[in-house]
Amino acid sequence: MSLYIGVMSGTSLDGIDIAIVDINDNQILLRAAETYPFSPSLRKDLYSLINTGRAHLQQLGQVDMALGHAYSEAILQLLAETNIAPTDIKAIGCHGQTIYHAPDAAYPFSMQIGCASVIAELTGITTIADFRQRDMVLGGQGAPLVPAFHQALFHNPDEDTVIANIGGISNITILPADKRQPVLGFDTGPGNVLLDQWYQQHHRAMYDENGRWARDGKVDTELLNLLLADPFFMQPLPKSTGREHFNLTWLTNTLVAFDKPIKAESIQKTLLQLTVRSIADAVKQYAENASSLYVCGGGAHNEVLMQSLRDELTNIKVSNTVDLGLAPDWVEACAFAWLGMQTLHHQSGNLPAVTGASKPTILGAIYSSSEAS
Ligand SMILES: Nc1ncnc2c1ncn2[C@@H]1O[C@H](COP(=O)(O)OP(=O)(O)OP(=O)(O)O)[C@@H](O)[C@H]1O
Ligand SMILES: CC(=O)N[C@H]1[C@@H]2OC[C@@H](O2)[C@@H](O)[C@@H]1O[C@H](C)C(=O)O
Repeated sequence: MSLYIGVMSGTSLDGIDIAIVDINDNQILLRAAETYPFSPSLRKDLYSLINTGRAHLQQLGQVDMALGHAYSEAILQLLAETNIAPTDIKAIGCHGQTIYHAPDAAYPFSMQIGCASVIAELTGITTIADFRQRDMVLGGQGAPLVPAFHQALFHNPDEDTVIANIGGISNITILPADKRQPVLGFDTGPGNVLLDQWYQQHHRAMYDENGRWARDGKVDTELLNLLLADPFFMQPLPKSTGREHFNLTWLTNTLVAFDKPIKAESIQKTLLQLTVRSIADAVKQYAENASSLYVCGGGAHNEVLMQSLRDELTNIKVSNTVDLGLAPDWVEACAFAWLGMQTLHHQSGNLPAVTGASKPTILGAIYSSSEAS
């Protein structure tokens, strides 16, 4: 038995995903998984950090620690509920919360918070965190990192396979059947982030369940083309993005430039189509031989979005990662359990062909659980 824990809180800011997995020879068995919502005050603090990109240093320090505590509580709760002892866990791979991702800065950096010292101390489990920076020091984007995990688990020698994660931001991984061909992976642009933000402007709920509101709207092709004219969509690989770029301000500026009357639900439908088109266009451009696309992340639950994706990609079978043996909600948390394991075993976790780094490297820092002698 090789039990690891993966912790993911992503760009949607919907909560903390925890997965307890048994990993053996690139086989992964999901033992337990749960999403723990952020407390309203922590959520508010994270939103404020992310949306403004500004903070007093004292506030940043406090939120970093508070999130470390929230992660620890969630981990300990899931362990208690499943009757698994912390001593049975080899390590925790914790992604942290991205509060700023700047691959194009003079000194590129990606900042994830959620203090790993707190997690290692409170759980007594060795914790690996800060996964992105080593890749960036080597000239990489530091993202996406899940493609190495997708390759280890989902490679199919009989067909080119595409995995699309539709979280807050969307990213795809292209796994050629021929293992001598490089794996490709990159962010395609917004996933649910704009859909959620626009929805929240008009409703009291966090997201448009099953795309019901979007279904009432109509895609406005002119607005869609304006949204698709953003240079990110044309940018060559490697590329990654985040809420620093695709956010409510970006949407508002585009709507001001559009300057035509349009129903709110039609904006929602057009944003949904933006997510669909940016993924479908990327698949057509970079994975012309692929026969299957498996979706993971919360977008897999949006029926309208999934149907639109099928309508755009008529030559490809579009389903979700349940068909590969892993439910869409847990793929990222499992990936960070796997990436933590890689680091613990002194194995690399980045794919230079994906991130653009000059070489593979061991990712992250290890916060050991061992008692001082
Ligand atoms: N039933 C549903 N109908 C429509 N949308 C849904 C549904 N369930 C989840 N979602 C969407 O999925 C989002 C959460 O997705 P997920 O947990 O994959 O994001 P994340 O991990 O935060 O993002 P990222 O992968 O960018 O880090 C929600 O904010 C919501 O927009
Ligand atoms: C900087 C950052 O947090 N990037 C996330 C984000 O969410 C989706 C997409 O953008 C992806 O590039 C990445 O997450 C996944 C887990 C990754 O690194 O593969």
